[in-house]
Amino acid sequence: MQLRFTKMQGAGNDFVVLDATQQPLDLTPEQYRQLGDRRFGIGADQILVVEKSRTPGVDFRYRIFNGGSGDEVEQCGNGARCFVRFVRDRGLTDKKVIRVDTMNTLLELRLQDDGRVTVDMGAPIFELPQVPFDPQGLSPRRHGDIELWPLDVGDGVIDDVAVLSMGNPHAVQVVDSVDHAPVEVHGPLIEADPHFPRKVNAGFMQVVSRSHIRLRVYERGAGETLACGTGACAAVVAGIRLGLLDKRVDVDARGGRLTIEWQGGDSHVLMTGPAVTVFEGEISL
Ligand SMILES: N[C@H](CCC[C@H](N)C(=O)O)C(=O)O
Repeated sequence: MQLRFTKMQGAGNDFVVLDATQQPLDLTPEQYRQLGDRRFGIGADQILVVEKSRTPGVDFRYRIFNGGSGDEVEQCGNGARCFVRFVRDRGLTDKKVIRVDTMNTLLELRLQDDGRVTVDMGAPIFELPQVPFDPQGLSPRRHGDIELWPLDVGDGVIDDVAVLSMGNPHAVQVVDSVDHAPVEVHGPLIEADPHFPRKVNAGFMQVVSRSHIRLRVYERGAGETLACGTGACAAVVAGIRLGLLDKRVDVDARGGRLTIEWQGGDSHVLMTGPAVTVFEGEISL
């Protein structure tokens, strides 16, 4: 099969974007892994499939597949911004405010005049069964108005993580320095921790000031990425609830800057950042 694709990136988190608005795409997890493979395929952290929505009043549906595992997942923040750039640049819509269905939520996306995209990522979810997180055998430590859960990462080391969902699961911890955080070692251990029945994205946050953090994320099904949009949202929400951050925070990931705003409670998290088309091409699958 000949497949046309668009390669995009948002703060270095990179994507293969496929247009399935004219005819459905039915690829296998192995084919998604091949598209994501940086040697045998195109190479991407995630593959985004854009479809027309069947929901009245909603413009599109977009599906997200992790490039490493080929698994379909619930949410992708950086991908949402690239999705807006994609549908606008291909002339699939001329709207500046676009409503899109994902696996488990409805997102409202806004293209700013400066070319950046603001995404309403919905409200964070703290109910443990909805993350999902099974705390069996663990006793949390209360800190601020949040509980931190002690995860055993081997060699007698415990990582205290905040657990929440942005539609997808996140375990966020505060570190002194992201440059020296054991992301490559602790990341995969946290990702596969048995208390997360659907695995988890592992965030490592360094607080620079009350309005500025540095962040590295070891992503579920993709490994460490240069940026993680939902991870940035989860880290800022956790930092605010820990009493460490104000309501508007610049998040410096290794691939670029995202700006996250959250007013607390059940208000929605807003994320603003770049979305860039890198190249277009065709691949034989
Ligand atoms: N690896 C994530 C999906 C992509 C999230 C990330 N790329 C973002 O920008 O939010 C997961 O399995 O939940």
